[in-house]
Amino acid sequence: MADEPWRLPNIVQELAAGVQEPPSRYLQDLAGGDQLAGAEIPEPIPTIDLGRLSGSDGADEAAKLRDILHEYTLKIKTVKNDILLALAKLLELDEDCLLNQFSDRAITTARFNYYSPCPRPDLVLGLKPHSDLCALTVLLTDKEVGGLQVLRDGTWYSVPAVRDYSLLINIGVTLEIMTNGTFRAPLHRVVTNAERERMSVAMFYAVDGEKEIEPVAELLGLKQQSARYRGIKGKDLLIGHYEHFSRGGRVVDSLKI
Ligand SMILES: O=C(O)CCC(=O)C(=O)O
Ligand SMILES: [Fe+2]
Repeated sequence: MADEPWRLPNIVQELAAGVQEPPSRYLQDLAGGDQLAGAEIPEPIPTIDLGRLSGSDGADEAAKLRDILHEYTLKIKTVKNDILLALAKLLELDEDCLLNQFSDRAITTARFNYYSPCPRPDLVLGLKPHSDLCALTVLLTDKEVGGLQVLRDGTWYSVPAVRDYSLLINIGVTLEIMTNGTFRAPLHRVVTNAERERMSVAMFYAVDGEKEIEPVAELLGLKQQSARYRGIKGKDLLIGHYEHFSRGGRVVDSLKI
């Protein structure tokens, strides 16, 4: 596994090994920042800024990571676009109706998830139940270790690990609202594994924070449906998401009419 190019560079693992508190020189200054979740989290969570590895041996690794991530982002964007086109077609809407909801200020976020082995998977979750906030998530799953589970009709179903890297597409809350509930954002969680570490890379495709997220007018007109969700700005949905997440709920339920 160690020769896989997308694994975390050793420098980061060394930084983390045996450290109770990350050294302050690697931490992002959150004061005055727009970390919306901050108020809802009992203790601030340190955010490590990989850019601050510059000047150390990690500079090369940080540059490599940036280049790989850039290339990956360009490729995955075409997957995201194709899926949005296909979903619009399924809804019998103009093909670019969903794609057009993303302006050039739309926000794409990459999240690298690392789940270390846990001696008590019966007590500890890797990620607690949530629905993704964005419109679409493209998840590069670990090819050997499963852990992702999806809730359906009260039962958690495990998503098996698939040999070779595979992409898993998840509908997010934003798309649930835009499609007036035709596509639902599933609740999912990650369970831990006693022996094996696990990694995943999630690309979250969200809209511009200033955009009003609401059921698309074309859909309401065509199907003569009434809106099942209140409209909400992207940035307010983000605040609501973390408020509900910390209490174990789903923001989308609070928007249902
Ligand atoms: O690691 C996974 O399989 C899922 C990650 C996830 O749900 C998330 O990052 O929102
Ligand atoms: Fe998720």
